[in-house]
Amino acid sequence: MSEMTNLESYPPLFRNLNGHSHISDDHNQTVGDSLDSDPLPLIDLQLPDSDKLGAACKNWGIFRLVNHGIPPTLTTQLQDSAKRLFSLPFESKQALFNGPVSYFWGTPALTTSGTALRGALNINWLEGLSVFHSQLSQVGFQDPMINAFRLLLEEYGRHQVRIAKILYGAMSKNLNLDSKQSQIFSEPIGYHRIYRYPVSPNPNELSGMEEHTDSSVLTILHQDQIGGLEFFRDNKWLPVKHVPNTLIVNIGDMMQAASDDEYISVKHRVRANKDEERFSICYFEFPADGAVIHSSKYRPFTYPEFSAQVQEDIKTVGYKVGLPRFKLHPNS
Ligand SMILES: O=C(O)CCC(=O)C(=O)O
Ligand SMILES: [Fe+2]
Repeated sequence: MSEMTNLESYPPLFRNLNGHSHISDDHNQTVGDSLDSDPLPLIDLQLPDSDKLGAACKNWGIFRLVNHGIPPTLTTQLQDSAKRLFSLPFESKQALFNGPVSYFWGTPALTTSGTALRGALNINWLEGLSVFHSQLSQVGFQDPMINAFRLLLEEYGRHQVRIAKILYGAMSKNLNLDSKQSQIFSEPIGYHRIYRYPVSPNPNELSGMEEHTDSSVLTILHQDQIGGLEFFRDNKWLPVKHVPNTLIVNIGDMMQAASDDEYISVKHRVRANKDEERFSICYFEFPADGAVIHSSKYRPFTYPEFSAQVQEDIKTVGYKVGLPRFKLHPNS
């Protein structure tokens, strides 16, 4: 473990690094950890080819994006700025981030007010800062360190909006979406989550973040050199490598439904690291509140309805059931 670990900044539950696991071992080993080649399909944002993009979304549900146009210095500055905020004492983070930018730990599932939802089965080995993209321009922070973070995230977010628009154009061409189905792309709601995955005590620890699909239309993420993101394909967990200056895009549940299950909302998870903290910067696009998701496979629903069902299931069943709750023919 790094001697630099600043335990005071960790949530109390994460401070005991003496090697006991609170989560039962997962027997699903990751394959290909030693593979040099990166198996993910590559999509070039400067030459978006809708057929190639469509094939990646149908067969994989996840791809690597190159030539995305985000200056590497912006990403580095944003990550450094987030690192400084995460290294503040735990109690300060709780006190400072209770407005539009909120601090959470232990679970990525949030209530509608932005606080961490308790009641999920597992504790995930993570801390996060989250904020809606549209709110970034409306808040000013007294603290220069937080304000610098806000400005960097706002600029980074403008790039994410640009990237998502280009991808949507290519996807709707590939899927031949009609105007009803395309509603999910109009005025999407952007949401940022920046994570720190603290050093974990258990070398076999899998649950930095437990396996899940995203509820978004799509998700764009940057992971640092620690790696750890994994996705499920052909009954195997495969690692997503860190490749500098590239982004990872995955399809979310809303897109899977709108595409009549042609695109895959890919299952993924994050492996915690026993030696070093891991950072990731994630951007999610959700349909506008009033947008109805039309699909031949699911009954019409809105994102708020979906999200309310997910929250209910996490509280009562202990996990997200997701799209199957909305299926027209449950066994199909
Ligand atoms: O941290 C990551 O790389 C992935 C996070 C993630 O899957 C999520 O927030 O839904
Ligand atoms: Fe995710």
